[in-house]
Amino acid sequence: MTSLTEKDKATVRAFWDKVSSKSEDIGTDALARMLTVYPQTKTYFAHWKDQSPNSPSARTVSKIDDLKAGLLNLSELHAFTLRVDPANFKIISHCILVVLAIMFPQDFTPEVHVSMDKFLACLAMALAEKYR
Ligand code: HEM
Repeated sequence: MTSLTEKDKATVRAFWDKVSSKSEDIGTDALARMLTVYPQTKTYFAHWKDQSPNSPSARTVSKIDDLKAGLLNLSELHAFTLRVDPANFKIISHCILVVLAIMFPQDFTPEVHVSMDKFLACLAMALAEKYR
């Protein structure tokens, strides 16, 4: 299981401080890429007229110290109400990394890449908590 070191958390927080003012753009672009590159994910959003929501991850970075507790309700929503296949969490995590690399080429160092990748993997695990 991936776990975040204190250094990872500090790296994610510092990076997020720099980029979070753009969280809506990040979320919108990541979602748009997911729907374009992995069109099977469109089925979950079929009821949307406007497919441009706020960034999901933007609302969750503040809960980095206790992902499972902070995200239990969201996990329940995705598992039971929306019935999102948890394989899709890897897909959206990848799309978020791609967007961050494009939008913030200077700040998205290999070190940031590693820590953000671990953070997103932990986020996906926390979101999948209610599936079992
Ligand atoms: C990083 C992973 C993800 C996070 C943090 C996340 C977070 C969220 C949040 C905060 C909401 C709004 C909940 C509310 O309105 O109370 C939401 C809704 C939703 N999520 Fe996710 N999500 C993630 C991944 C996914 C994936 C991979 C899918 C499907 C491919 C998905 C499908 C949905 C759908 C269908 C909704 C309901 C949208 C609506 O009807 O307004 N989510 N998610």
